[in-house]
Amino acid sequence: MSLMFGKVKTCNSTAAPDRSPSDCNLVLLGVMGSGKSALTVKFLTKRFITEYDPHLEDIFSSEEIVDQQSVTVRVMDTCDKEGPVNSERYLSWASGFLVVYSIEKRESFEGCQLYLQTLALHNKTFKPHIPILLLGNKLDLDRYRLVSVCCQNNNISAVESPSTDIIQSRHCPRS
Ligand SMILES: Nc1nc2c(ncn2[C@@H]2O[C@H](COP(=O)(O)OP(=O)(O)OP(=O)(O)O)[C@@H](O)[C@H]2O)c(=O)[nH]1
Repeated sequence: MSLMFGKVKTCNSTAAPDRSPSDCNLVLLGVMGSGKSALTVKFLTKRFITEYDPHLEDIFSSEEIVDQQSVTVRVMDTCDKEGPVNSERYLSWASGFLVVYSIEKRESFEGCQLYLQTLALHNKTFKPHIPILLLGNKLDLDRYRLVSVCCQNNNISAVESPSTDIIQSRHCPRS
């Protein structure tokens, strides 16, 4: 994703330093068009902006204050054309995963299943505590909704949000 606005620090995963306790590496996954880049831009700029190239994969870094501590948050905005291929590039790097779908596209939700299976297998095999959040995006398009609220499975936390607005998340309890 190349940005045409704002000041954003980028880095790549191979050059990223080892994680310290104050680092958080987030990976956004999901089918094309689910809104990963828009969410990344909203996180970085606190605004919904459409002027970016959504077809480039990159890592963006931002200093955030969490629980009164400074945290370096790195966000990898992936761009997989064919589901979770070459997942090695982010599996060992991540400290958390956001699997994104669009609530008005059923195939976008169905496309999450392969990612969730890949992550579940990885967590089971290597790192059982890496959090996974299933995120239903484009909540502003609720009137066109094709995926039910809390249409979720396993022990995945789920939340819904529009990229277009300040977060108005609808939290779903763990199933
Ligand atoms: N209405 C609405 N549109 C959104 C929202 N989030 C993203 N979009 C639009 O959905 C389209 C796809 O968004 P992207 O952020 O490019 O999706 P992506 O998942 O990064 O797509 P790829 O980079 O191709 O994998 C764009 O036209 C965005 O402007 C949202 O919350 N509401």
